[in-house]
Amino acid sequence: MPQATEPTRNPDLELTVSAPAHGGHFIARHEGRVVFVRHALPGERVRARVTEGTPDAGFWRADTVEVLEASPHRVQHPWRPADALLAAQTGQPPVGGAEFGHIALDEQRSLKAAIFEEQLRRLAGVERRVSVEPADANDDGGLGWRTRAAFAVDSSGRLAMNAHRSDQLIPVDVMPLAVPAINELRLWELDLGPVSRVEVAAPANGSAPLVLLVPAPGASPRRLGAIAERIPSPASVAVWDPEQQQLTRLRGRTWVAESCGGHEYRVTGEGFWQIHRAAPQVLTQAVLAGVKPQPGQRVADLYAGAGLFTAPLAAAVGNSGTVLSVEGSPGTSRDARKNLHGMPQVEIVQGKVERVLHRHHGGLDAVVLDPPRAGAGRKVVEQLHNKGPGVVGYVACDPASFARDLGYFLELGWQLQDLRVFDLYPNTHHMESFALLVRA
Ligand SMILES: C[S@@+](CC[C@H](N)C(=O)[O-])C[C@H]1O[C@@H](n2cnc3c(N)ncnc32)[C@H](O)[C@@H]1O
Repeated sequence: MPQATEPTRNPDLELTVSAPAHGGHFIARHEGRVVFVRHALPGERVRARVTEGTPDAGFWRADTVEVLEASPHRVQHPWRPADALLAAQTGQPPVGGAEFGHIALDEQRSLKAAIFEEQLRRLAGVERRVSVEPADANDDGGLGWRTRAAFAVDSSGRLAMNAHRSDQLIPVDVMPLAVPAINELRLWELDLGPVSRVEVAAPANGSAPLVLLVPAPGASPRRLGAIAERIPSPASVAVWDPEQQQLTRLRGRTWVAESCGGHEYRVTGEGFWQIHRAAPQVLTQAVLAGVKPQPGQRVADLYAGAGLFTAPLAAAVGNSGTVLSVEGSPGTSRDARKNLHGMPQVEIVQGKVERVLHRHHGGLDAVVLDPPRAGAGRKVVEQLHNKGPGVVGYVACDPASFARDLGYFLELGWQLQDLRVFDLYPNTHHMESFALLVRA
């Protein structure tokens, strides 16, 4: 998308905002053209600054800088650097990552439900009412839930985050969406000069956090070591070089110890683990209650990560059953192998799901899949169909790719038996879902 040219002539527009759109925007029109406005609410009249919009573009993007007529659902944003209205006063864009913070939590869930319903209608041809469930009863205003946080470092060595769809870095300190263990590290007090990115994982079970320092070009081991010394114990500290895929321990361990439902998991480096502190439990319970794995069954856990669902599936099918657990990332798959080594009914396979299913001979009784944001795609859906399972439990973090894949299942004669949507990313536009599909 080319950078805005129009804003220099006409920086601000007065817009009447209508429906929510997938991706954290709201729809408005200006002289017939669609404008995707952030930090607004349906029914509001706002002044918005165009952030992307060439004169010949089909649509523009804009950030709200002033509310002229407010929605009753508008609230004070809980995080200053992400508050678009405050940021506009300083001439800065807001940081990304809390783009629904100006919306009352109940209304965030209503909007997410409407967005999910629209994706189902448009991409799967399914008319269905959706309600979005809170992650847990103690939602604490949608704060303090992120057990993972990634930060940039600005040119002065300060902890920072990116503005939405931008290289612009904005210094940050306390991140209210993160669990207290992340903020207690007070990373914003450090001179992070030799570092380009910092990634933090702080398990919900209270075990030691892990801080990953991604070095800036030319960073010396001595300066990286000096940063590690200033990070409070008992956090582990490691250097992660994504180019070389190399993880070097500076202090403590190179992994965190997660737990869920009586199972223990190690997750190394930047390996995948569900972000919301309650997500592992919420999703595992949804998967088990929906798929109902039985002793002796042949089950697959696809896009399995470190084995969050594999372990309880294996416990349910027992020694007379089998679980094929497929994960693409070599590091995370090594974790899965360690995490599940005591369960002989589990076969851990590292590789892309589409290739592993192509090679795999034999049928399946039930499948759980939890693909990344892009979804599974038509080929994987067809491969699964041909394996003969009676049920598929589909965990999804993107309603659009899920709805597209659901359409493929429906074309093959499957039925959507149950659908649950969870608010596992409060104060952002993201959501997580679990769908139970049954063969007709
Ligand atoms: C959303 S995560 C789910 C992990 C796990 N189910 C959990 O809840 O912890 C998706 C996982 O799929 C892996 N992945 C992405 N594309 C893949 C592919 N084509 N084949 C296999 N694994 C893939 C990623 O490395 C990531 O671990």
